[in-house]
Amino acid sequence: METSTGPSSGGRIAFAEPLRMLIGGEWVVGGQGTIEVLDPSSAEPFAAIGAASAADVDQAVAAARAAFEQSRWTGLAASKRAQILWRVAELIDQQADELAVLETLDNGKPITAARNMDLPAAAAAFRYWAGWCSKLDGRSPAVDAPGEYVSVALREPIGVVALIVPWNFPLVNAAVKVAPALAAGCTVVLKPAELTSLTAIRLGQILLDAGVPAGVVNVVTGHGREAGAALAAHDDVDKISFTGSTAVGKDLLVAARGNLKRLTLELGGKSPNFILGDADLGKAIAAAANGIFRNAGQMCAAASRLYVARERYDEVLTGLIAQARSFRLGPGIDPQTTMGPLVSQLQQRRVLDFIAEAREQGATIACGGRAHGSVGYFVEPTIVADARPDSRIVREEIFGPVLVVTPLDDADAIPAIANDSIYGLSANIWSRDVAAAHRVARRIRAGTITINSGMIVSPHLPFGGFKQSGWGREGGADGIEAFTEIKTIITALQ
Ligand SMILES: NC(=O)C1=CN([C@@H]2O[C@H](COP(=O)(O)OP(=O)(O)OC[C@H]3O[C@@H](n4cnc5c(N)ncnc54)[C@H](OP(=O)(O)O)[C@@H]3O)[C@@H](O)[C@H]2O)C=CC1
Ligand SMILES: CCCCCC/C=C/C(=O)O
Repeated sequence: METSTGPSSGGRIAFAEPLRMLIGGEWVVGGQGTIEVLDPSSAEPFAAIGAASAADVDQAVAAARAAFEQSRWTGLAASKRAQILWRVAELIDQQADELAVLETLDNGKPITAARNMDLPAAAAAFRYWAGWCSKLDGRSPAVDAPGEYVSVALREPIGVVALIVPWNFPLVNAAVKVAPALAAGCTVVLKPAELTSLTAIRLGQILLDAGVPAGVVNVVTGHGREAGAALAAHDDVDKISFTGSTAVGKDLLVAARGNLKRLTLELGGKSPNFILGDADLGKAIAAAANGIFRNAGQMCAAASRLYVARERYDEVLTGLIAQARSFRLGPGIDPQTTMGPLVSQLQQRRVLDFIAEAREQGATIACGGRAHGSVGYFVEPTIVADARPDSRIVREEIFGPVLVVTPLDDADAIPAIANDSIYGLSANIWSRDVAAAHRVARRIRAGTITINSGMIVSPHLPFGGFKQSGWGREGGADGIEAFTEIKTIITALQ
């Protein structure tokens, strides 16, 4: 496999040639040339990937279709498939050091985060869904004619699925889609983000090594607007599972129309975090900082709007500024780094533009607010106060280390404030009155709400959005059922 020329030593990497994509069990070059891969901490190229053409996408879908129709995967016993998925997790664990280096160089995130959070999370996804291979039961619903019929509602794999993933948690986002798709018996074409394809390519090799038959998982790399769009519109794809921007999510509705393919969409957010007057401030402040500054804020469920009971506002703001200033910015590959660069110059520009606009509109930049250093795509951890409620910085997803803090005068207004958004992905509430917080949570239109905890994302739990944060859920039973169809068979007993 092409990545065998991977990390050499000291976190440095030298790839001898562009990395290939996986189609039908073969490593092939893309028909659209290659794309340079930059280290976002230095803007230096360190690898190249193939760019798939529409013809490559056709081949990948054909390979997945052939594998599906020939039952190359579902023909294996459920216990065997479970064993293979468990083996994938073991191989991820065994290769975790090298995978973490790839993820860090590709995405920019701190190596400690890649090694201690992303890698274990990716392995955990395969372990969790390994157990589901043998547990996708159907039902035997009663027909309204006693004794005359027996009916079974079988749960079958949906078929060929396109998994399109973003650059913020490249391997984790691939794992939380590939693992349930395989556990459900589907075959797969995985399209990673062009900025961060390296761990998805390596995952392709791990899947083969673990025993996933050729053609069951295909990995096509390349440009979203070409390879991604061709895959999304392909008439032989039965379902798209997508994580990314709400704008592209809306494009996929159109792409899916031709053959009415099923869609799961994990999209953007502008998640509110409420710290009430009786909250444990130590915990709440630490979690608020983590909720927006982890992964440099490039998280769909980033807690980017913070509302603090007015009587605790100054104390919380002071604590948050201290937390923001404690981050050590630098190349992710340095183990001392606690915040890496943003993924690209475009993302850095987008984030700095939000801050500049807020400043022009009279908001106070309580800390940060600038690019960091002259090399790479760093943005300082930033806290914005006094922002206008109708300003873009309060209403739109930023996807960077930028927190907007607002005093809260009336706890009864929490549901209205939380729901005053096109998004509905997540929310957090901090209060010692857990019963009241629970009642408030019931009135917030969001997919995940935590009380006295930062955000928890786990393969065990349903995760997804209300409103323009998406369609459907990943995780738990809901996540795997999204890769299945129900088939009812009725047999007359006379
Ligand atoms: N909810 C989330 O987790 C994420 C949200 N975002 C939001 O999106 C903003 C922009 O980021 P961006 O990288 O542009 O996110 P996109 O939504 O463009 O990218 C997500 C994935 O979709 C692919 N893609 C892009 N266009 C198409 C298309 N027409 N058809 C099929 N696939 C496509 C991308 O490929 P390629 O990368 O090759 O273009 C990538 O694999 C961020 O600032 C953030 O607000 C971004 C990432 C994750
Ligand atoms: C099984 C749970 C789905 C996890 C999705 C995690 C993605 C987070 C993000 O993109 O920010």
